[in-house]
Amino acid sequence: MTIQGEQIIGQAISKGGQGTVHAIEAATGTRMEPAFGGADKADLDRACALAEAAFDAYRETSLEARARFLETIADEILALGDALVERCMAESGLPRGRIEGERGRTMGQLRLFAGVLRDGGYLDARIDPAMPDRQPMPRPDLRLRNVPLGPVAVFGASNFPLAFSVAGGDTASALAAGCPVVVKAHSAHPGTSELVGRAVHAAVGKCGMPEGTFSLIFAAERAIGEGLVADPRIKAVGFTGSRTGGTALMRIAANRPEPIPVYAEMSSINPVLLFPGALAERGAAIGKAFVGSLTLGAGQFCTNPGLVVAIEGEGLDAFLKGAEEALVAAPAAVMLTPGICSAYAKGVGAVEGHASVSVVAKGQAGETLRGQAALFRVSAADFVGSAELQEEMFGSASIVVVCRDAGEMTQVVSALEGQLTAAIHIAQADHEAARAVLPLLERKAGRILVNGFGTGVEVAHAMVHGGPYPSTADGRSTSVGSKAIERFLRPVCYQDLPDGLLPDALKDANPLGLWRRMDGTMTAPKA
Ligand SMILES: NC(=O)C1=CN([C@@H]2O[C@H](COP(=O)(O)OP(=O)(O)OC[C@H]3O[C@@H](n4cnc5c(N)ncnc54)[C@H](OP(=O)(O)O)[C@@H]3O)[C@@H](O)[C@H]2O)C=CC1
Ligand SMILES: O=C(O)CCC(=O)C(=O)O
Repeated sequence: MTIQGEQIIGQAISKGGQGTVHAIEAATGTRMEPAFGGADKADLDRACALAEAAFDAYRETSLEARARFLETIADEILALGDALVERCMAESGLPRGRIEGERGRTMGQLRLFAGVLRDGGYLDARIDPAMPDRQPMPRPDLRLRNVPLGPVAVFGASNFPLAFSVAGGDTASALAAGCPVVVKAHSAHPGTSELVGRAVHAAVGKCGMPEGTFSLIFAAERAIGEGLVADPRIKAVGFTGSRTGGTALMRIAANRPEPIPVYAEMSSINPVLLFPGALAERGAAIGKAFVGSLTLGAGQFCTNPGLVVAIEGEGLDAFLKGAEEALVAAPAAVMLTPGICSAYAKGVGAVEGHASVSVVAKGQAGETLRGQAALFRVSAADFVGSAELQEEMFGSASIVVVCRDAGEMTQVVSALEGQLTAAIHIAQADHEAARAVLPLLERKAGRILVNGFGTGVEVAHAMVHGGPYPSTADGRSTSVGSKAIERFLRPVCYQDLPDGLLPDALKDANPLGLWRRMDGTMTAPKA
């Protein structure tokens, strides 16, 4: 399949006429062909109108039909073959192994949601049967199920050109919920976006889904993405990117006559707390493993360990030595875009120039468009007094905050903003101290992990990839794992509806064979 620079609006594939978007080869900074036509207001209007028109038919497709649709998207992505892998590598600068792994994860996410649909538990079917004789008042018959919100706008992430992009987690969970999707492609990987968009388009056709179930537009100007969020037919937004971008979209959504939820995943520095027992046992080894996580993917993960908090002493010295030895050998790595590379250099420069900060070690310097890894240290008192040291340096850079005692560690964690992850490194001797800090970590982070690092998010049922603001716009949700579907649902209660008017999920005969909460008790379907 060749890349034509074309957008997909329902069934129609055409070149947008409002400006152009070009991919930049990440490793060289060279402009890549072809030019992608930017959508104009009429294109945006048509994509939203089609999504709205498709909504009622799409959400009424059976669970099995939608599951097969998601699986067909996965198959179509795989069928793109090496052309997808090579274009994605060129646009992102990420190596083949990573891109192939990410493609597998993307297909796995789609298949996970197919399973969620076949299970049907996400509908949360509940039935409180009528109690006509209840005193002093009879109880009506009450039944609840979740319904989809409506058309969803998705802004893919630059750092996950497959798993968090056109057919990534936001799209998969929205489509599973029964929401048509309009994707605004990320300008960093338009060719990858078109290829994956064509795969989804093919699946829509093969599975007989309504036109408007999926559209993909390129935007040469911000007004198009802003207009997408403002469009009254859009009912929710999924976004992964910068805090500036995410909060701009949140403001637009909040100022609409009908405000809508924006599920934006933004900045996080993912504190790693090193406890004394663990440091005494294996400080150097933790330092080495930490650098492995810090430099993974040129540090371009929202789960990157951007902050280490520990008490001074020999154990911390061993950690720092282990980290230094690993870091100085770390090669400079190609970054996703020239803009991300220069933002990283600027962020590192600002931290390095901070009066109270000193350099622990730096990775190898590289050519232009490559990020150089860096590790800094600062005292707890200076860190707590400097809001700018908490800002995400999106790349392989981190700060070690040196504390005098456990009280200072707690002060540092208390001063942090909301985070996607918090990691603790402990030995048996640290369990009591760890227990004491867990309630604080629960207030700060969406995922707490022990003796590991947050990079490498498992796509699973119990995963939370979310967290209090500003790590995400809404800490009640996750963008990874099966619970991600809940972002695009809302409950509806049906009171005293005759059986014939009820949705299948709530009919007395239980034709979908669902587990349902009957009068408060989870009840298996009759065999
Ligand atoms: N924590 C995290 O998960 C991540 C953080 N980042 C941070 O973001 C920085 C920039 O990376 P990037 O991926 O480009 O993130 P951005 O937030 O700049 O862009 C993400 C997407 O949102 C769009 N967008 C951004 N702002 C607006 C706006 N005001 N109106 C309409 N659309 C908008 C972009 O459009 P367009 O394509 O036109 O630019 C793009 O499609 C990085 O240096 C890093 O600091 C990046 C990725 C992940
Ligand atoms: O590692 C992951 O799977 C998620 C990371 C992420 O969301 C990000 O880096 O933007």
